[in-house]
Amino acid sequence: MSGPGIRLVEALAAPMAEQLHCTDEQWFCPPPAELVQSGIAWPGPRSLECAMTEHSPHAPLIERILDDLAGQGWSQQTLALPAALSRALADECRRRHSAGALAPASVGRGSGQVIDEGIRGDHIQWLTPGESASVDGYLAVLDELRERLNRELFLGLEDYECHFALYPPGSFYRRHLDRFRDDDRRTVTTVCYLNEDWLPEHGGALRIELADGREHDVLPAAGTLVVFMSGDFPHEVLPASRERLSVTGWYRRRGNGPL
Ligand SMILES: O=C(O)CCC(=O)C(=O)O
Ligand SMILES: [Fe+2]
Repeated sequence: MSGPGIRLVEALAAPMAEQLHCTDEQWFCPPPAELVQSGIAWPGPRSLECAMTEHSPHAPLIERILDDLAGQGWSQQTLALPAALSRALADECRRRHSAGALAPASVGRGSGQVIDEGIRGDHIQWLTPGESASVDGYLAVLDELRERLNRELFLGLEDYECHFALYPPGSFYRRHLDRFRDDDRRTVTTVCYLNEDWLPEHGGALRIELADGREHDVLPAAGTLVVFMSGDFPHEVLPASRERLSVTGWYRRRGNGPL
């Protein structure tokens, strides 16, 4: 792996891993405070060990994302969310959809926004803090990642906007870039998938065009998190035979866009 930020990331990551004594691959520490009262189960056999350090329980996952972004501009992490949190988010998304809270997504910006199912067919609802324990748990983790991206890759990310997305069977999102032509604030894209038992034959992959022209397909399986530099990777969502749920979001920095 190579890249401008990589030496810095490695230098910081090694001593941190030693201090944490956390060698498990995935999530194993205390849940974000928002989830504690909600009763959503959280794996935690090493919780005391990790809670006693000043470092985050999510450090190993975040280290891998930082390394990947510094080296290649994108990262795919499977099982990034505990099953219980991913399930709680999926239930929440379906509940909101049944209540009519999700609306057909539009393309374009401001007064140029139109709904065009020939371009994208998903239904979305923007998320705000304080709506539910599962959403707050997710936002807490993503905010921690924002701070680390700023501290170690100097990205200057100011905020995070995200929405639930539900793609009905057969719907898709044609090839696009996530950065608007007249607004370059969107800097890093995140997509977290919420679909249990997803198989390749269900379709619905996120197809990312890599810098060398190769294509990389990501299956939208529950707990998978994809992170990439918004302006650098054209991508598309292929049609699926099943309903496809996700939380899609963008870290934004101050830019030339309208306020
Ligand atoms: O759901 C996905 O895999 C990607 C969605 C996407 O590209 C977008 O909402 O901009
Ligand atoms: Fe996109």
